[in-house]
Amino acid sequence: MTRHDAPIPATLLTGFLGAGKTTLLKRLLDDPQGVRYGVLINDFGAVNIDSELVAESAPGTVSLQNGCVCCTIRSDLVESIEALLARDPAPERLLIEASGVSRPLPLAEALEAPELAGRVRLDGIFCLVDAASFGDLDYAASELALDQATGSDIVVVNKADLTTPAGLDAIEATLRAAAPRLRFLRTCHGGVPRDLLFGAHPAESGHHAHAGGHDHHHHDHGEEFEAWHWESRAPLDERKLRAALRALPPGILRIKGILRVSQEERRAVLHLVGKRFELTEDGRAPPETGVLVAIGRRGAFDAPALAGLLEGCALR
Ligand SMILES: Nc1nc2c(ncn2[C@@H]2O[C@H](COP(=O)(O)OP(=O)(O)OP(=O)(O)O)[C@@H](O)[C@H]2O)c(=O)[nH]1
Repeated sequence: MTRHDAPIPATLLTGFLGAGKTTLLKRLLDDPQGVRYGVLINDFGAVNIDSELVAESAPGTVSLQNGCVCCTIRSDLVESIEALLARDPAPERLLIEASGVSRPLPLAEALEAPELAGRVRLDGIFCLVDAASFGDLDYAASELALDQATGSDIVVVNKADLTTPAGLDAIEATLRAAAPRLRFLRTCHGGVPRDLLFGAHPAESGHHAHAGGHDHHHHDHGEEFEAWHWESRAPLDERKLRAALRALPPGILRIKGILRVSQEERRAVLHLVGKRFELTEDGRAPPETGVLVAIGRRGAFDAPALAGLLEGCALR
């Protein structure tokens, strides 16, 4: 592996039994749009029904059964991921569906196992919540569902068709009381926009630099979300940037960027999913113009505030 081989992004889908994880996964796999996915599914129980369903869409899906990845079969998880990575051609993106009873954080930790270092990057943890039954869970189940949601980066409140807007508000309020920084989106049948799951790629955003300054654009991104583009020729102060990213307003769900940081002008790649972000230097030459694309909920996306935050990080 060369230094420039970027780790493969892995998206973790969690959420309580029946919340819609497999539905979301199948949606992606039935229309892969040219992406080579590596899929790993953990069913709790002797027969891996989910993976059978998904295998119709993605032959070669790896399944882990008879246990829950978060506690008993962590080394199996690591081994299964290694097997996926060893494929030729290698997958471009990993999708991991946790069992409905998995807790997300031990799973996320398993992805940080030394065997996988530099090869896999946890891109985001999405937790699906069943809007129709969330209120009916008993104490133990709701404790687990709450843990799954608060341990995720973005909560997908699914089955929105089965409840009222007030019901959806109530679920979000309950979860927000447990974790104030949570980001939410509402879906039916796991219809999470791909840009939100995987991020809009700055290089594909189609805008060009304006000499010497900052430049932002708004453009349509469906009814519910909007994407926003920002460019900067000035290098950014990494410490300030990290602080700014920790203070983002909750309407911002996704950011991807290729930026210039520090006086020495290094290239840093930014991935942000809800409250998780990663700013990594990859040793490549810094871009002439740093670019960043953010996606947020329409109405809750304060572009001037975000521009202000970012511009406050400029070194000159
Ligand atoms: N009405 C409605 N039904 C949905 C929606 N999303 C999923 N379902 C149905 O809910 C059931 C469970 O969905 P799955 O995708 O299998 O849920 P899961 O999270 O993978 O479930 P486990 O594997 O048991 O953890 C299926 O019958 C889906 O068709 C939705 O938005 N609205």
